[in-house]
Amino acid sequence: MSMSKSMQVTGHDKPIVVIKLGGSMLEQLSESFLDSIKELLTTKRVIIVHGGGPDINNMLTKLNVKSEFYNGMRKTTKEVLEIAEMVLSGKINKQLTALLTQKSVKAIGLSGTDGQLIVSSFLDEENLGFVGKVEQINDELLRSLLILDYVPVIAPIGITADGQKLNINADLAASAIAEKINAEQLLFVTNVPGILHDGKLIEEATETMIEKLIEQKVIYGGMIPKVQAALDALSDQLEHVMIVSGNDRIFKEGKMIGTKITKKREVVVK
Ligand SMILES: Nc1ncnc2c1ncn2[C@@H]1O[C@H](COP(=O)(O)OP(=O)(O)O)[C@@H](O)[C@H]1O
Ligand SMILES: CC(=O)N[C@@H](CCC(=O)OP(=O)(O)O)C(=O)O
Repeated sequence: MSMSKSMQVTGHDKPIVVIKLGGSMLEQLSESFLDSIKELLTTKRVIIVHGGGPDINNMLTKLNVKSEFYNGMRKTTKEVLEIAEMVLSGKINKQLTALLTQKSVKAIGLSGTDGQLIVSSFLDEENLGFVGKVEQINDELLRSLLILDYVPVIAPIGITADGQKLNINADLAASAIAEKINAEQLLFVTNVPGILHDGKLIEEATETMIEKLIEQKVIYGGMIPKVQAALDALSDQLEHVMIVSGNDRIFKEGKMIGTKITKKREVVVK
């Protein structure tokens, strides 16, 4: 018996994968990495969220503007915000979109300010200034683009309900998008193979382990918002989040190499 039309699996039913590309790996973005995104698109729909921390640092240095980090987040004055937006939305977003277009991927560059894609509010105005946390994601806009087979490429600049732009850590933006769009997979692609402890890769980490590693300062700096964003994103739909390296293909022999962050295991009392 043939399937009814409504039951047919079309491209629009393919699972959604959210891939966060860290600024740390964008500098060394390899052909093979771009190829693996192409490969992924044969079975999945893809949304890319990118960072750009190192590029923002370079531009701030060039322009002689100082900025500091607090718990892995950039303290953002009005001047820093303007430069961060220029680098993220102006430079990196368009470069990435162009690279994907060269690979014949239908990429569309957006920032969280376009179509109120990332509605945000101040995270901690006193300590961080113009830094946002995500309040709402315009998932309808994303779904409309996915229906047209576009790969949205998103810069992490948010906008408040009354139109103030805010700088958002890209890991947090990716996690909120993955959650809202009911993604099947969330990948954080960075410049290290995953969470390392004494130089060794931790293949699987739970919330309890991560809390301990932060306390022991094994996890520090930019890895802190990444693991926190990963834990925040875990849900019934998204059972694990991967941190992987962008130096190579995402998959090796069909397997993803990196740290798998999973939900706290239930203790079964017999
Ligand atoms: N335990 C850890 N294992 C691996 N990397 C860590 C760890 N703790 C801190 N880091 C740092 O986190 C960095 C990745 O975070 P970040 O620089 O913010 O990357 P991205 O730009 O990809 O988000 C690594 O390059 C490393 O310096
Ligand atoms: C608030 C905050 O810290 N925003 C980040 C946004 C870019 C980012 O997250 O880039 P990575 O993914 O390369 O770290 C920043 O200004 O660096």
